[in-house]
Amino acid sequence: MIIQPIFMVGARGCGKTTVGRALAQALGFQFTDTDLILLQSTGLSVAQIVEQEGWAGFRTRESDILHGVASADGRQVVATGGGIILSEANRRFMRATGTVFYLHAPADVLARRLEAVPEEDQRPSLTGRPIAEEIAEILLAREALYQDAAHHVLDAGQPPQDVVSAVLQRLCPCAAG
Ligand SMILES: Nc1ncnc2c1ncn2[C@@H]1O[C@H](COP(=O)(O)OP(=O)(O)OP(=O)(O)O)[C@@H](O)[C@H]1O
Ligand SMILES: O=C(O)C1=C[C@@H](O)[C@@H](O)[C@H](O)C1
Ligand SMILES: [Mg+2]
Repeated sequence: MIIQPIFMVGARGCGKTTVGRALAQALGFQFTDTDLILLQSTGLSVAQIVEQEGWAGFRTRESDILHGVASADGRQVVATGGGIILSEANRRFMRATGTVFYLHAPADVLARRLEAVPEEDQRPSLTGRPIAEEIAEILLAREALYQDAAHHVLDAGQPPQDVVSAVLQRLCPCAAG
């Protein structure tokens, strides 16, 4: 049986990292996070990379990481950065080489999570606007791209363990409890 990587996509705060880590544990897969790999490999936060190289530099780096990690081993869950889907090549690559889950949640839910834990080093402002306004604007601009990348769309407003269960159900409906 061919085992493919699982990609988690969605906006900041939807739970790609939180749910992805729990999902990897449930499946006995390796957990990979493109934002964390970038941080660990460069010693630089997203904010520092953007300051030095602009968003274009950051986007190039995260795309390189995506292609590198995903070709390494199928038994892994890959949490991506929220903007990975901006590249059509990235969307096509994830769809072709793995199973892609879009963790969808409304802007007000995401804003509440991000306002509680802003982590500005890893989530520098994308627009210069306040968090709630920014996330609403970003979702509107990217919704079609998340949908385009995804094989499955899940409700990410539920508790993390319920999102994990929903992923498992989509992967193997026959094993549903
Ligand atoms: N399903 C959930 N229910 C409640 N809180 C959640 C859920 N998923 C994530 N959170 C919380 O929301 C915050 C952001 O989660 P997380 O870092 O996993 O999001 P992300 O999608 O990886 O964001 P980013 O794109 O910035 O990496 C964290 O504080 C996390 O605990
Ligand atoms: O939504 C985005 O564009 C981003 C989300 C984060 O995961 C990081 O990849 C970075 O802060 C950019
Ligand atoms: Mg994350």
